[in-house]
Amino acid sequence: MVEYTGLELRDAGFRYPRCDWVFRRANLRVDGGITSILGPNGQGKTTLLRCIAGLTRLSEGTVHHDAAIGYVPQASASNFAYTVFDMVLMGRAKKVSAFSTPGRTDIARTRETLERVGIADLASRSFAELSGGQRQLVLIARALASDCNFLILDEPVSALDLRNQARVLELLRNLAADGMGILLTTHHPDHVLHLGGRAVVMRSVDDIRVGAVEELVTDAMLSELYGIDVASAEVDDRGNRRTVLFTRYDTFADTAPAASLQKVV
Ligand SMILES: Nc1ncnc2c1ncn2[C@@H]1O[C@H](COP(=O)(O)OP(=O)(O)OP(=O)(O)O)[C@@H](O)[C@H]1O
Repeated sequence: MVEYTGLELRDAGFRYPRCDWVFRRANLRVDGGITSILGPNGQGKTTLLRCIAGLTRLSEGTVHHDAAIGYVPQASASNFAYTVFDMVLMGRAKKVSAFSTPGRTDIARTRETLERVGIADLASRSFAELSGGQRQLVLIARALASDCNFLILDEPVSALDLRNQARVLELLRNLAADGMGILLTTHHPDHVLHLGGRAVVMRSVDDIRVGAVEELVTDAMLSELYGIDVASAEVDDRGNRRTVLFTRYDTFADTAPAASLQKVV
């Protein structure tokens, strides 16, 4: 995999025309490994991600990177009549010159990527006829087929069932272990704890914090960020220590972090 030195945002800000700032004075550096972005609905995670990926232009400040980015949007309904195989093959577009057809390497890489993501059995299905979760997996495969060295994913597990969530989290961990940079947004703090690495926490327009997951993603921070009690507990998971999160769904803002939640495991 080709080396890259990282992604860097300096004094970055973005606002949609005639709207308030989504974020301002954002300074962050992502060197490699896994970085997860947390923040409430509408805080600007997708906008920040798109600015970093170069799909949306910052209103102020700069973004620098020397990585080959593969961007995975949130899966949405689609009328594309392409097969899954062709959708993933499209990830090779940058590798195929304008007047030639995909070669053997492109076909082989597409097959290999479908296998790696675990969707080889969907290859001949129409993308438009897939479920949201299946489409999400195809979009991940399409980005991987581009031979990127940095994956940027917008809520990659939001449409997936528990097993497929685990499959994607494992895939991301394996890719990171192979040297791929991973930056994702998520509404699952427990996944962030599982993935480890670094976290970006979008608290307000000009309060974006960056740090190691174990230092930044605490019960108090999560309770404050989402305005609902969140408490973690260490459990013994077949001989390994694992952190699990509890949310008290009937408790909203203005409460202290849930010190009163009892560990029952
Ligand atoms: N095209 C647009 N024009 C104007 N405002 C927009 C546009 N797209 C998004 N916004 C606003 O920008 C803010 C950030 O949106 P964004 O989608 O980045 O948030 P998010 O954190 O990804 O949200 P979610 O978790 O709900 O997906 C929101 O207030 C949203 O209403």
